[in-house]
Amino acid sequence: MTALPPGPPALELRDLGKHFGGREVVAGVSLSVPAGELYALLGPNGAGKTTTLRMISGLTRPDRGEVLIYGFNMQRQAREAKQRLAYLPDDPLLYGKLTPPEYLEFVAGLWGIDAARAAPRAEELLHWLNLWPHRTERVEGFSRGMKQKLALAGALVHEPRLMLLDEPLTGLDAAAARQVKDALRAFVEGGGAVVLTTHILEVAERLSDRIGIIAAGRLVAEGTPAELLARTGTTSLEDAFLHLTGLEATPAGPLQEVR
Ligand SMILES: Nc1ncnc2c1ncn2[C@@H]1O[C@H](COP(=O)(O)OP(=O)(O)OP(=O)(O)O)[C@@H](O)[C@H]1O
Repeated sequence: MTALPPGPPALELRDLGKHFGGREVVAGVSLSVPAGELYALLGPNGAGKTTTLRMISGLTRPDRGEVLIYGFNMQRQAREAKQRLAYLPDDPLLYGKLTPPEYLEFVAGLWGIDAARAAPRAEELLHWLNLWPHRTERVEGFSRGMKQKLALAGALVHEPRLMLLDEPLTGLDAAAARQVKDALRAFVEGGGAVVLTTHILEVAERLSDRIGIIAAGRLVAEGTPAELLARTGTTSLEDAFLHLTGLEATPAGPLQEVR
């Protein structure tokens, strides 16, 4: 039997670049994420992670390079590309006066999904993220974790195949973080792909299949957590990260002098 040819990657970036005010904040990033993979983008503050996610999602126009979503070009085939992706910013916009089903049905309407399909989809997502018991409550009374889960449900309403998430676990307690992590793993195990940014190295190490390290707008290293350790000769991802981003602490810094 002949094996089927593999489909295009979920995400492909080719030499993506962006300037702000004459400063290059993303400086030629190329990478490829296949379907079924969870890829974490790690980098220090201001490295260009959010700008990269915004360019992938079509919210920020790149100065150069290309974004391909399952083979569809974000600039030339924006409709096909956007249909396959979901972007969850670090501070998603929710409507406080709505209940969770109302919010999800509103989002479904934006995607042109009719009410007969939207209602069962909303119910399925709310059960999956354990928000169904809160279905009659207004979103304005929700905790941060509940809001984050609802935003995740909203991002999944139109059944995307690539999810982009900016710091999805920041500020969540252990139980909510676990639910979001389980939901993301289930999404990739179902054949979708996830690209997320995080500052929590332990999350990147445990959750992701591969990690890309970005510093000053460049992808300086990429690989599985084990590959990054082997490459840097370090024993923890924190040491590998500090080594690869050039942020290794100097032994006698000013903090030591103050003590
Ligand atoms: N709209 C904008 N106008 C001008 N400069 C911007 C704009 N957006 C981002 N920048 C700058 O681009 C650089 C990269 O920002 P970006 O938000 O992509 O970094 P990041 O890696 O996501 O950082 P963090 O981890 O702190 O969220 C920063 O110096 C930021 O100030």
